Amino acid sequence: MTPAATAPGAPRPVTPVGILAAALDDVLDRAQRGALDADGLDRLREARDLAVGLDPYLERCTTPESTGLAALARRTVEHDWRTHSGGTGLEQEMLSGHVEGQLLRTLVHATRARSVLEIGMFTGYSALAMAEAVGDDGRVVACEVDADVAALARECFAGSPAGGRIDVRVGPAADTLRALAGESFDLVFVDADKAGYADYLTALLDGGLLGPRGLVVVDNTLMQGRAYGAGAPTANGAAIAAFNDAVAADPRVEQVLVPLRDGMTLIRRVEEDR
Ligand SMILES: C[S@@+](CC[C@H](N)C(=O)[O-])C[C@H]1O[C@@H](n2cnc3c(N)ncnc32)[C@H](O)[C@@H]1O
Repeated sequence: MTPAATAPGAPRPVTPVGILAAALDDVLDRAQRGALDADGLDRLREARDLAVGLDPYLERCTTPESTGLAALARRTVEHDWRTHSGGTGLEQEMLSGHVEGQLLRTLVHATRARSVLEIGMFTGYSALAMAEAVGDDGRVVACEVDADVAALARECFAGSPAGGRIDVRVGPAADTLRALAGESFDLVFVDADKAGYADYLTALLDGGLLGPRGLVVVDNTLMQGRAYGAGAPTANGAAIAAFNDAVAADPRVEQVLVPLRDGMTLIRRVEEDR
């Protein structure tokens, strides 16, 4: 065991990530002392199993996705992203997917959101997931800068009963948000360029786009661990770290960072409590 884990009063790790961290800490300590024995290898296997098993277990315990969402996900995987739009850096890994999509659906239901705004649509998985939850009288306005990926999403929406509830706006999201002035949304999902997150939140909170008791859901707020200094620094990691700090210091809001997938922060105005 590591010195930290055996110290008197040290909390015992009781979550998968906590146990994983303690096991890796222990194995690293043994390796650095040149004492990586069979017991150390067992702990390494335990760490591997904890990490490898987590996502499949989340998938298995989450309500299955609709046939429309499954078809959209398949289409996204089959698309040749290397040649897409002459190579814009879009890739299949951008798709949020089953578990995150189900969380968004649940949030739409729980907040009874009828008007939803998405900033960063890609092939439309999260837009369609939320559209399926808004009900017949609901709508999703989805912003996307890449015209080709927007066309692909529209094709997918056409094959789904809820696709008609999605209003795709092609262009830089900042322009679309300006054009939407005067409208308000019950739930906003932010999932576009990370350097733009701070301005998007300002437009939502100060520009009136977030309706009364509205909820903002921001994706990738762990940014592959770069947000809290794990791994080599990256521009996106720095942008997300600055965004997270600004949200934490903003007295107008209350927020929670949920460590699902690459991190999702849920933000709401506290002024409305008064
Ligand atoms: C991570 S993907 C979105 C994934 C999508 N929400 C999903 O669940 O599948 C980010 C998308 O934001 C788009 N994007 C990047 N910068 C943008 C901008 N300034 N305005 C609008 N869309 C932007 C990208 O083209 C990309 O399709």
